[in-house]
Amino acid sequence: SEIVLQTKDCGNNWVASSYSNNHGEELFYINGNVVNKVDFCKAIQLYIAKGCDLKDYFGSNNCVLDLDVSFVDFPSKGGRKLLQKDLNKNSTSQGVSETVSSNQVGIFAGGALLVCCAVVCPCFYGKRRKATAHTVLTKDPNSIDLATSFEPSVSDKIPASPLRVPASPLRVPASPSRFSMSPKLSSLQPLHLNLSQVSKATRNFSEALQIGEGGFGTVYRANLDNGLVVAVKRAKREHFESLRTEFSSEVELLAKIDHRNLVKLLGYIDKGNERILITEYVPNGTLREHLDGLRGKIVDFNQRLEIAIDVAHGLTYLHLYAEKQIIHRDVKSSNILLTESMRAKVADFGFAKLGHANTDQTHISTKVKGTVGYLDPEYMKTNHLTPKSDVYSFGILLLEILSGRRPVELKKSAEERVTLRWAFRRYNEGSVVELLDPLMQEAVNTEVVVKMFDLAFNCAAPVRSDRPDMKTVGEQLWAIRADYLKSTARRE
Ligand SMILES: Nc1ncnc2c1ncn2[C@@H]1O[C@H](COP(=O)(O)OP(=O)(O)OP(=O)(O)O)[C@@H](O)[C@H]1O
Repeated sequence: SEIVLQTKDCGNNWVASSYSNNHGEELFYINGNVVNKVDFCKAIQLYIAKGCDLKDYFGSNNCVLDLDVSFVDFPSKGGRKLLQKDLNKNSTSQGVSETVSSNQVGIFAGGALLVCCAVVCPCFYGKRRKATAHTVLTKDPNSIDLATSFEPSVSDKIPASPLRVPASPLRVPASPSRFSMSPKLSSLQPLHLNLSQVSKATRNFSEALQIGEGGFGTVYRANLDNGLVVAVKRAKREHFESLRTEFSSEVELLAKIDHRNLVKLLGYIDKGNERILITEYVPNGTLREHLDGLRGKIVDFNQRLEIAIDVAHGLTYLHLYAEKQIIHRDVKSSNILLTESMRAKVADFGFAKLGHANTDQTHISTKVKGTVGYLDPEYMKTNHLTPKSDVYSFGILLLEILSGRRPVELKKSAEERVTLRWAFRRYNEGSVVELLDPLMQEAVNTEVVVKMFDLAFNCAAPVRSDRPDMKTVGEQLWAIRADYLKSTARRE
C-alpha cells in the first residue's frame, strides 16, 4: 500500500507527479499544497510549455493538457506570504517560460513535486493509516536508492563535530520524573539472540503480539526469558530482497546510536530468509495515536512542549553528535514513540541517510524519500538532502503537535486542507490561539503560543537557509518552555 514518489527533472529545478489513494481518490499537490486537478493540470501544462516532456510521464488520462495556465496562492519564501500569480496572460509556451522567474518556477515546482508523488501511487496505508495524507513515499521495493552522489554547495555548512552528547541547555529545571533515566532503560544492553529465541519470544510471530505494521515489515512485542520486553521488527518476506539495502542501513545506523530520545537497537538477525531488528520496546504508543485521543488522556500543553523538546534533542544528536552525521528523513508523528512518562523517542531509521565526514560537502544528492506532507520542498526540488530537511519535517510536526491536525487533512475543504497553509493564514489573521488543538481545553499564554507557531513556521520555511538548525530549535523550545512555566506560575 505504499506509494512511489515519481520525480522528473526538467530544466534546472523541478520535478512533478501526483498520486491517488487507496480509495481511488486522486490527490494533487503544488508546493506541498493540495490543489484541484484543474490547477494541477495547468501546472503540468506550464512545465510542458517550458519544454519538458511529461506527456508519457503523467499519462494522457491524467490531465487534459490544453488548459490555460492560471493559478494563485502558493506560499512563498519564509512561508510568511502568499504569492499571487496569475499566469493566464503568459500561457503560451515561450511566454510562460520567460515571464515566470526561476524563484516562482521553483516554488511551483517544489509543490508539483510533492505533488508529485503521482500517478502510480496507492497512497494510504491500510490498517494504521486513516484518511489523511500520512503516506510513505518510496518504500516501494522496486524503488531502491539511486547511487548516492556528493555535490558540494555553498549553503548550509554542516558541522561534523565528533563530540558526544551535548549538555542539555538546562535553563529550566527539569522535572525528575521525565529527566532521570529509568533503570529499565539504562540497563538495556546489546542482545545476542538467535532466530529460535526470537521465534519463542514472539510465540512464533503470533498475531496476538503484533503491535504494528510499517513499510519495512511487522512489529511484535516480545517477552524474553530474562523478563525483558523488546520490540521485534520483521521484514516482510515479499519485500525481502529489495529491502536488503534498507535493512542494512537501519542496522548500521541504529547500532551506533545511544540517546534517550532515540529508539535503541538491541540486536538483529540477518539469516536465511529472515531480516529481524530487535529494538527497545517503547510502551505508550505513537504521538499520532495520542493526538487522536486513542490513548486515553489528551496530551496537555506542557507535555506537547516537552515532546517537541525531546524530538529536537534526538534529532540534534543525529545531526551533530552521532559518530557520523545522520539525517533521519522520515520525521513524523507516527515515528515518535512515547514512554509511560510521556518521554518521546524518535523511531524508524529505515530511511535514514548517513551524512559525510568531509565538511566541505554540504548535501547529499539522493532520491527523494519521506512522507507526504512532511517532505522538504527544497529537497524535493533539488534532491539535495541536508539536516535542514529534517528541520522542515520537524516544523510540520510542531504544527501537528500544537493543532492536533495531520499535515494534510483530506476531509477539510481545499483552503483548509494543508495544515501549514491553514495555520499560516490564521496566524497572519491574528487568530493564533484558535489554532491550538481543541481537545486540549486549556488556556495557554498567547505569547507562548505565538512563539511556538513562529518557530514552527521558521522550521517549515520553504527555503532551507531560512530554517534554523536543530540545535537552535531545541534551545528555542527550552526558552519557550521557561516562558510557559513562568506564565503558569504567575497564574497560580
Ligand atoms: N520500538 C517500538 N516499541 C513499541 N512499538 C513500536 C516500536 N516500533 C514500532 N512500533 C509500533 O509499530 C508500528 C509500526 O512501526 P514501523 O516503524 O514499522 O512503521 P511506521 O513507522 O508506522 O511506518 P513506516 O515504517 O512505513 O514509516 C508503529 O506505529 C508503532 O505503533
